[in-house]
Amino acid sequence: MVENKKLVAVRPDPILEMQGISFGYKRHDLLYDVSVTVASGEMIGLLGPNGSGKTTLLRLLSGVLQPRQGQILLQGRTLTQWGRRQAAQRIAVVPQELHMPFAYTVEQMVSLGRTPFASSFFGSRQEHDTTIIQDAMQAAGVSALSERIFNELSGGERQRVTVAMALAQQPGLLLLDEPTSHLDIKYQIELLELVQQLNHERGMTIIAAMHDLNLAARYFPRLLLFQRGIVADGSPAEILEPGLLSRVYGIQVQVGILRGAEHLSVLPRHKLRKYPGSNSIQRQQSILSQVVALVN
Ligand SMILES: Nc1ncnc2c1ncn2[C@@H]1O[C@H](COP(=O)(O)OP(=O)(O)OP(=O)(O)O)[C@@H](O)[C@H]1O
Repeated sequence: MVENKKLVAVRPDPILEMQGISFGYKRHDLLYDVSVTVASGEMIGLLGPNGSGKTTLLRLLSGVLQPRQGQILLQGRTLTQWGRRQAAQRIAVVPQELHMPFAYTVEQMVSLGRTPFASSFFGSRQEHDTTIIQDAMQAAGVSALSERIFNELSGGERQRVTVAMALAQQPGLLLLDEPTSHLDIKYQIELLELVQQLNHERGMTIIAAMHDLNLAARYFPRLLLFQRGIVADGSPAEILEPGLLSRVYGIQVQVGILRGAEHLSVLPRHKLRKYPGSNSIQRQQSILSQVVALVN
């Protein structure tokens, strides 16, 4: 007999478990008793004001920093239990800035992404590695720059090379620290579409610190909001709530869905009241007039 059971979406095993982690650089805790479980294949945006601890959390997740209390499990084992090399085969990090003291070309930089898989430190590159490196450069849109010196590139070009390096690592978990900060609007969209594609097609788990609330709403189904630890964890509709954003960022915002859009947009309200009539304000007002279906 077939039971008439309600279908329940199966949650895959967690890739990452933060269990009661606390951390501070000095005496005071910056993060206190943070517990978050990340299922394999999730795409999560970390939001919060400057200095709220987003980069610090990413550093804890990648093992650069150790929690003062609690533990972080990657597929059920701590990073120490995995060991550096095994952990690096599973986690890749795209930092805000990457300083390279040598005159490496872009291709040499991206090749560094294969280091955790080399049979020895000076291990020769296999054909298989070359294909992965070429694919990573193509996916990040930096193939045309392959012979250029990394340090001579623009901030946006360097950011995309850093993404290519991470892709060459073929990680299960990709951590990105403000990946769009140096990119123009076209490359912001291209990069986030690429990350979304890696998430959808390869099942890569993504955690990214984001400042742009509108891009976060558009690309990340789950958001964690920080202010001295995590204050909210939920969908964009739950997190991008005017009262909550005003409390955390200290600014009044209007949240709504622009005509024809499928995601929420967040617009600051503050200066509209202060300086009526200026051109930039008139522009903002005309944008606001397009906001329909206001949430609040
Ligand atoms: N190495 C360090 N030593 C001491 N304090 C630090 C160190 N790194 C960061 N901090 C402090 O910890 C706090 C959190 O910094 P963090 O970089 O994690 O914040 P964030 O949310 O990523 O900020 P932003 O949005 O500005 O990048 C800040 O007050 C910062 O000054």
